[in-house]
Amino acid sequence: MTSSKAGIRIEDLHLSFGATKVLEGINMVIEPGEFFAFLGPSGSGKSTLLRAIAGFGPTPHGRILIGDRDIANLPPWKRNVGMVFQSYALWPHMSVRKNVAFGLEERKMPAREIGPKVEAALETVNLLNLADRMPAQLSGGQQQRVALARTIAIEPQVLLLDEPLSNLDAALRVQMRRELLALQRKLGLTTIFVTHDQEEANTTSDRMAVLNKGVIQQIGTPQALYDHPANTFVAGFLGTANILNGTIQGQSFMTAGGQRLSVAKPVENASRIVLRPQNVQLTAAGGDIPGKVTHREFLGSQIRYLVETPDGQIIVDTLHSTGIPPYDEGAPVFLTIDSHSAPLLTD
Ligand SMILES: Nc1ncnc2c1ncn2[C@@H]1O[C@H](COP(=O)(O)OP(=O)(O)OP(=O)(O)O)[C@@H](O)[C@H]1O
Repeated sequence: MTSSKAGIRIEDLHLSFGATKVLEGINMVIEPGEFFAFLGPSGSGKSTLLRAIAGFGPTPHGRILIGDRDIANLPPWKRNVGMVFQSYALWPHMSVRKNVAFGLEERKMPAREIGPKVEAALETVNLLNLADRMPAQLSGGQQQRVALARTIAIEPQVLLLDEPLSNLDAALRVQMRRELLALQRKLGLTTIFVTHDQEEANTTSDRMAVLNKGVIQQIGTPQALYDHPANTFVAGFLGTANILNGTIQGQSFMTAGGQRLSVAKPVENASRIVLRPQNVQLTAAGGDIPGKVTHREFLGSQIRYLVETPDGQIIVDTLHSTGIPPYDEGAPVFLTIDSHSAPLLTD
C-alpha cells in the first residue's frame, strides 16, 4: 500500500473560539514523509491545530497547504487527510473488516476494490487474523490498530494522530509507539502526532513543535530542543532543568548566588543558565558550590537529590549502583557543575 507523499505548510494561522484566541501566528513547514509531533501542556492548542488541519472546528485565518493545495476552506472529506482519535471511534456493531471498509464504501469505491484494500490495510497492521471479530472482542492495542487500518485504507496524503496512545497502559504505549513509527516509516506517510508526553514525542518524531498558550515556542529535532532551548518555557518543559538567574561576565555566567560558571559561548544579555541534573556532580568535599541535601528520591537507574545552595534548590541526578545511596537528607555536599555547553537564555 503506498500513498503519495506531501508536505504541509501553515502560514500565519490564527484561530479563536468566539472571543477567545486559541492559536496565534502559527507558521510551520512539515516535510513530505516526516513524523512531526505537536507537544505542549494541556490547553496549549495542540488538538485545535491538528483539527484545523483536518477541517474540524472554527474556520481559522491563514493558509494551510498540503502539497501545493490550499485546503483551508475545503470540507474535511476533500482534504485527503486521515485522522486517528484518542477514543478510536470504532463502530461497535460492525466487525473489524466492516469498520475498515466503511470509509471506502462512503467514498463510493466499487465493491470489488474494497475487499483487497481492506485486506491490505489489515495486513499492514497485523490484524488480518482478527478481521471478523467485533471491536468489543479486542484489546485496547488491537482496537487502536483497527483505527489505524481504517485510516490508512483510504490512502490519505497525511496522517493526523490525536493522542492515539493515551488510552493504553504504560507498557503497551511503549510497544505501540514503536509499531506506529515502524508503520509510518513503511508507508512513508507525512504524519503529525499530538501528545503531551515528551517521551512519546522524543522517541517517535523527526522534529517537533512545542506549543504554549497557542503560540509555537520552538521547532526542531527533539535533541536540538533539549540541548538548545530557545526560551525558559522550552527549557523547563523538556526534561528536568535547573534554571539559575545571573549575568554574563566575560567568558563566565555569574549566578545571582555568586557562583562563576564558565561557558563556551557567552550570549550577550543572557539572564539565565540551564543546568541539567545529569551535568551536576555531587561530592562530599572539594567541589565548587557548597550545599545541603534536602531530599532524596530513588528513581531506579538514578538517584535524584534536591540540594539547597546559594542559588536556591538544585536538582542533581546520579547513576545508581547497587548499595546504599551515599548522601542522606541533611548531608553537607559540594556541587561541581559542567556548565561549559549549558544553554543560556535571554528571556
Ligand atoms: N469548543 C471549544 N470552545 C471554546 N474553547 C475551546 C473549545 N475547544 C477548545 N477550547 C479551548 O482552546 C484551548 C486549546 O485547547 P486544545 O484542546 O487545543 O488544547 P490541547 O493542547 O490539545 O490540550 P489537551 O492536551 O488537554 O487536549 C483551551 O484553552 C481550550 O479550553
